[in-house]
Amino acid sequence: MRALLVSLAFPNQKKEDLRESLEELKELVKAVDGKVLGYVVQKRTSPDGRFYIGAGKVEEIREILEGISADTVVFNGFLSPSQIHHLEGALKVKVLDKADLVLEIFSRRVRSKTAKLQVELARLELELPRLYGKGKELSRLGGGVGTRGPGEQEAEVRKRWIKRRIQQIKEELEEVKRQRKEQRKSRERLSADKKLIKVALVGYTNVGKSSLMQALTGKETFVADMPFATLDTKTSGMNLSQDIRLLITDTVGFIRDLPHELIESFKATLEELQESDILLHVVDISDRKWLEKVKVVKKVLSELGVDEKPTIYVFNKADKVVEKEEDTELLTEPAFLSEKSVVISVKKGWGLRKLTDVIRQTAEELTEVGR
Ligand SMILES: Nc1nc2c(ncn2[C@@H]2O[C@H](COP(=O)(O)OP(=O)(O)OP(=O)(O)O)[C@@H](O)[C@H]2O)c(=O)[nH]1
Ligand SMILES: [Mg+2]
Repeated sequence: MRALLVSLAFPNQKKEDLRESLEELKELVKAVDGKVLGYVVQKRTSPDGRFYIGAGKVEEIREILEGISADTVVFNGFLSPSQIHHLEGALKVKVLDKADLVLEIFSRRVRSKTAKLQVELARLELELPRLYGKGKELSRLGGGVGTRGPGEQEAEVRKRWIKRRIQQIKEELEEVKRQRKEQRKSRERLSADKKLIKVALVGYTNVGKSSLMQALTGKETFVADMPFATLDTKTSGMNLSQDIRLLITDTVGFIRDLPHELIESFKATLEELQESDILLHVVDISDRKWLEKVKVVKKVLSELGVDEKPTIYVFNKADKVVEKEEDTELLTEPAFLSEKSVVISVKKGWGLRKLTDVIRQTAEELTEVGR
């Protein structure tokens, strides 16, 4: 894929934010082995209904595309089915938006059957509305007035198939949900002598959630410097004290404007969040934009209805901002976070003891309240 990136710049948007979001988009393109050939930015107060960008800009992009022989245009946002339809018609190359990219990454990475089903579901739900209106042009060329041409028929068959498949997947996912519930129950029965506390790791993508999970439980997990390394939730146990056992769950990392279809389809994966007692919100403290990312994560958590859970903020990657463990004390936690927080470095092993102390304290508070 040789891609040209296209973004709108809104009047109230800071230059810095635009640059960051384009960088993020570039990372997503790279994650599907694409090459970014350049950027086009248009200042607008709101997206155009027909083309997302202005009609004049479409023409300009068409010329650029010819010059650089790009085969794909990636839009820094979420387009409506009809905008994609009009853009592909005008530009004569593949048009992708952020939802397409994220789903493509997801479908390349997922391993478990459940996650595969969820990704397939999200893709089909994205494709279905895009099929409306498709094939009409083809039909107009072939058939006469009132008859259905071959293109339209094809789209109709595909639509029907998708609807059936969506139904099928939903049923399979329901079954998975039921099985998971059973598994959770039997896990709880197994350790009846201990109080079980469920801890979920949440946070922006690439902040070090899986690394922390590995450090805490000693179990190998997939860690990588790329967006969405983790797509399947994993749970492992860890004894916190004589009578408290932790069940730690690693989750999918978030990005800004996660498409809603995706949140929907990943709800089964994120169900563990709903069931958890404590959230560890992992933050990359070396990232200049960490605060903004914290806000993005909080927004998704509130959409999932879990933002009221006891939360411990874990500021990771301290080794990238200070040289010695003692210096982490200089990193005073932001006052706005009334909740608990700990500065750590999984890489250097800093602060892990303190973190388990804070988790223990929080767990004890919970079990006392529950008593
Ligand atoms: N310097 C430094 N790097 C770290 C630290 N913790 C994790 N990393 C690196 O950060 C990258 C991302 O780590 P992961 O554990 O995969 O992050 P994640 O949050 O699980 O990411 P996703 O699953 O993609 O959401 C990897 O390259 C890690 O080696 C740390 O304390 N210091
Ligand atoms: Mg991970």
